[in-house]
Amino acid sequence: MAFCSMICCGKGVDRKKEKGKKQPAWRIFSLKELHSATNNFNYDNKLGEGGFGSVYWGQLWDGSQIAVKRLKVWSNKAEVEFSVEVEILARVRHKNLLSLRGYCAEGQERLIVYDYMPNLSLHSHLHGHHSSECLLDWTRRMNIAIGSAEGIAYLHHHSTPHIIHRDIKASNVLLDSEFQPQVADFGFAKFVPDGATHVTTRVKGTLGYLAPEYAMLGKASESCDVYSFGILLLELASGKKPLEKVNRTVKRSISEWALPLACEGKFDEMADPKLNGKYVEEELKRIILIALVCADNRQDRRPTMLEVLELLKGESKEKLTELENNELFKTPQTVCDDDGITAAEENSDIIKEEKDSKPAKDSEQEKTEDG
Ligand SMILES: Nc1ncnc2c1ncn2[C@@H]1O[C@H](COP(=O)(O)OP(=O)(O)OP(=O)(O)O)[C@@H](O)[C@H]1O
Repeated sequence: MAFCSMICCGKGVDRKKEKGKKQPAWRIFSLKELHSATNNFNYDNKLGEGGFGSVYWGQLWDGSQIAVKRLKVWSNKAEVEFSVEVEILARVRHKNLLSLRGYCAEGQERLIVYDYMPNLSLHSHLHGHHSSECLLDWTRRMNIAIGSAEGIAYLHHHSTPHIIHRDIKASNVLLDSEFQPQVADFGFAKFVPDGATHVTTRVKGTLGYLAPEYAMLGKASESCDVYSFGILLLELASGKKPLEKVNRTVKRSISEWALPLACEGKFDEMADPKLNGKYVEEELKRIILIALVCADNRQDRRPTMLEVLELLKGESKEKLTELENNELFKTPQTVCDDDGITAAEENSDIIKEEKDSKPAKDSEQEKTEDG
C-alpha cells in the first residue's frame, strides 16, 4: 500500500490550526526521537504486546508521556494494518477514541505514537495484573460502559464514511488518569461505503467477541461491533472472560452463561465478586439486559450503538420497559454454539485468542494467521 501517498495527500485532513478552532495536531516523528523517548525501546519501557508488535512507554523532550507501537516484522500485511490505523486515527477526534500523536515510517521501521494512557487497558483491570487491586468500582464501570459506547457510536454514526472497528474488546479499551475510556487499536477497522449495509471481508478479530454472521460468512457491519460491545459489557459487569473452559474440550461463551440467569432474574449472581456487593442494582440489571440484546445471534435484533447509548444512560423509561420485555428474555435459547467458533477459526484471516497477562505486563494474545 502506498502509505505515503495516502497520508501525504491528506484525504481532507487539515493538520493546521484553523482560526479559533483547537485542532490537536499529529506529526511525523523521527526514529531518533522515538529511540531517545523510549530509552532505545528498553524492555523496562514495554507496556504490552499485540499482533502488530510491542508497545513502549516514552517521554518526549517537552515532558509529555507517549505510547509507541513498534511494528514487529515488516510485511505487506503489517504495512496495510499500519496504514489503516494511522489513516483512521488521523481522521477521527473524539474524547473516547485514542488520539494519534503521530507516526514514523523510516526504512522498514513503522511506529505509531499515541497519548499514553496511565491506567492501561480494561482487560488488565478485569483479568490482568491490575485485577487484584480492584480499582474498578461500579461508578467507574458505568462510565467506562457509557464512554466506550460514545466512542463506538461516533465511529458508526458521526464519522464520514462510517467506520467499523472490528476488534472491540477489553484490551482495546484504554483508561486515562481519570479512568475515562478511550477505544484504541484501529488496525482492523474498515470504512463502510455510503449506502452499504455491510462489507464482505476476511475475518479478523478476537475469539469470544465475534458476531456469528461475521465469523461464519465474513459479513462485517456496524452490528458486529455491537455484538462485541455486548460481550464487553457482560465482562465489565461480571468480571468473567468472554470464553470460559467448562471442561477439557468445551468452552462456554459469556452470553451462554448469562442469558439463562438473566431470564430467571438472577442479576445479583452475575455481578463481579470483586465489587463486594457494591453496585446499583437497577444499573447492573440494565447493563446485563443491554449486553444480551447486543450479543443476540440474530443480527437484525441487535440495537444500534445510538440506541445502546440511550439505554445505558437510562434516559427513556419507555425504552427500558421495552428492553425488559424483549422476547429474548422470555424464551431462553442457545446463544453461541461450538460450531461458530470452529468455523471462525477455519475461515479466519487473523483471529486472536485472549491470553492471561504476564506479571508486570498488560495483556498478551495468541494470534493465528493463515499467511
Ligand atoms: N496508548 C497506550 N497507553 C498505555 N498503554 C497502551 C497504549 N496502547 C497500548 N497499550 C498497552 O499495550 C498493550 C498492547 O497493545 P496493542 O494494541 O498492540 O495490542 P492488543 O490490543 O493487546 O492486541 P492486538 O493488537 O493483537 O489486538 C495493550 O493491551 C495496552 O495495555
